[in-house]
Amino acid sequence: MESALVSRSVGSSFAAGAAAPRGCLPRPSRVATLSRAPARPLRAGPKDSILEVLAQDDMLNAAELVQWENGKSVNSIAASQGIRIRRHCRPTASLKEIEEELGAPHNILEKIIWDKEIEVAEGLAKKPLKEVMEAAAKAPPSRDFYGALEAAYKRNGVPALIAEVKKASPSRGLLRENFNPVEIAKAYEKNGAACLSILTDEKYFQGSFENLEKVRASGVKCPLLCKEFVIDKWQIYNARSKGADAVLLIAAVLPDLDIKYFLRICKELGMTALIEVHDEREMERVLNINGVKLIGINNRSLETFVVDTANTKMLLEKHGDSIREKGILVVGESGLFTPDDVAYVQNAGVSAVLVGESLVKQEDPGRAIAGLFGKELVH
Ligand SMILES: O=P(O)(O)OC[C@@H](O)[C@@H](O)c1c[nH]c2ccccc12
Repeated sequence: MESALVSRSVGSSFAAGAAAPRGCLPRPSRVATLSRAPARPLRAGPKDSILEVLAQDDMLNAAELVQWENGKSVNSIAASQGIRIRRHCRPTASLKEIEEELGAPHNILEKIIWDKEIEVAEGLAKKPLKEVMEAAAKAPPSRDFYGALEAAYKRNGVPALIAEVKKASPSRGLLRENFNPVEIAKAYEKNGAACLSILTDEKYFQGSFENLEKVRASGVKCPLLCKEFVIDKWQIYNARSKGADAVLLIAAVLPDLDIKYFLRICKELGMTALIEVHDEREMERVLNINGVKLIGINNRSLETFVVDTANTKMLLEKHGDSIREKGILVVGESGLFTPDDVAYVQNAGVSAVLVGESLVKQEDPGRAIAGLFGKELVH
């Protein structure tokens, strides 16, 4: 049986306040109570049973239980899948206390995730899961992100464009002084973008959920990707409630069971999950997960910031056959600046591209699209 890692998601396990013991194991006292009296009888059948259980809205306690029974720390389970990013699982501890236990973060991605753990716990404290779930249920229906990419690729004969509304990034700093997210979004749509990606991380990318809401309310019709560092299901419901049609799930951060669980939640919400990989191991893991329809190959390492478009080619040379067999659509992500770059990743086998910097840095980000593709895109 696989280990349920979902409970390491801070909001779910440790929101009550007390610090979790080392290695992200659930608190023993809490689990002892649970094992005597689970919140609800586990109704799932033997096959896929953990996922069945987790999919029940109030079964977070069961996830804690599963992890406890497994007896492993979530970080050791993640490491066994080749994941280098560790979690601190101590949303109420100070950074100093966290660093005393784990040392300094190993890289920028780990730092972002450590901050995100605290941010999500705070969000959850302000707006409980039940509330974001209700808000998500009331949101206008989601749009078909995957379908929009597929149709645009067929229509234009070049990879469908996911154009990113991106103000800044840790690797490039401020990309655009005069940043109006709605104006940029409208210009992208007018010039043939199939979908839009809206950065919502504030601390590192100067994005916001307000930007997502504003774009959604502006009359833009393109499906919207919420570009976030998702570590907890709360964030997915929250994204849906603010108008997102798709979320990003980063394989360098999320163990398999989290990806499976989050995929299921996306399905229930009618959302597309874009699963991002950067290396061979992540690609192999993701290809072994049922229900994956959209894989993004990031040419930029989120750990070192090194960008290399040959990464897309290399991974597709190795895995293109099984990707095609499974009918998975691939998005080439990051570092694309010229028609040659786009042709290169198209020849490697991508059907869509995700582009931020090279569009957003130009005076007119809409006009920049024709420059990037070497031709006008049509809707
Ligand atoms: O600005 P670029 O190099 O065109 O990249 C866009 C997009 O791929 C990048 O923003 C991105 C890809 N995956 C991410 C994960 C988190 C934050 C950002 C990203």
